[in-house]
Amino acid sequence: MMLEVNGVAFNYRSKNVLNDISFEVNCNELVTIMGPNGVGKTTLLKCMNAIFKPGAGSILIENEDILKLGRTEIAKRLGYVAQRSDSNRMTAFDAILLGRKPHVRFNISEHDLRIVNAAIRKLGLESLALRYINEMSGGELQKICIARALVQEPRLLLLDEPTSSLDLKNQIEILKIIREVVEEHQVSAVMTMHNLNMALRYSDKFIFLKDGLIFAAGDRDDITPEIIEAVYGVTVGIEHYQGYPVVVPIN
Ligand SMILES: Nc1ncnc2c1ncn2[C@@H]1O[C@H](COP(=O)(O)OP(=O)(O)OP(=O)(O)O)[C@@H](O)[C@H]1O
Repeated sequence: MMLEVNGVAFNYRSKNVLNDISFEVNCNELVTIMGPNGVGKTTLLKCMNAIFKPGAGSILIENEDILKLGRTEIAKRLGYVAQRSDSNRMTAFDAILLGRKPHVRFNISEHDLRIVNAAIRKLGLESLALRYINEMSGGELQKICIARALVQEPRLLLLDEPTSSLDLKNQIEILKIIREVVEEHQVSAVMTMHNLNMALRYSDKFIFLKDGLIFAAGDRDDITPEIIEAVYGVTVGIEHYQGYPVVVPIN
């Protein structure tokens, strides 16, 4: 088991956000957490990354309690792409190279540089590599952040709305890359996403949060209009296209 989330609860001071959240992620699985704005998706990812300490419950990564691991050990196992990231004045190349930090002992090696260059090629960032990240568009920066997480060579990727600033072509490209990494590198990924149809097309499993709880979870075949309606408060139908469910709003 790559990840086990057991009975996690979280409060911001007096504000209760998450309650009794439990789920598992297997190796080579891409899981998407969905639910309305403000339901607690980002908060849950931050608990999974040990940025926040849950008020109750535990999170195990490869059977080890994440809160017992040091920061470097966490960074070796877990790559996190935040929804918003501050961008200092550094080149894209340097920003991506920073992802190697947990692995670098004394000096940056040829091996580190090869991995960084491979990620730059994989994400098509060659023309941006020497530009400053504080002068980039939201979508360009999002790709840089994904490249930085990939060069960490984590076992588990956590991605908070990885396609939110991307145009359709880049959304498809990024989701294909995430799928490819998950399938070929013995990696698992958990992401949050608002675009239901993109999530249904590219993920293996889905978790729907509502009112601080898991309202529904399952694979593509488990998604029903009733779930979407209950979670988002809208009326929808589900059609199928080439084997994939497509959520269609109804007036
Ligand atoms: N630092 C904080 N202090 C207090 N409350 C917070 C803090 N961060 C988030 N919240 C609140 O906790 C709730 C969950 O926020 P979170 O960002 O996890 O939601 P989300 O599901 O990721 O939302 P979105 O889809 O809009 O990104 C929201 O009501 C939010 O206002």
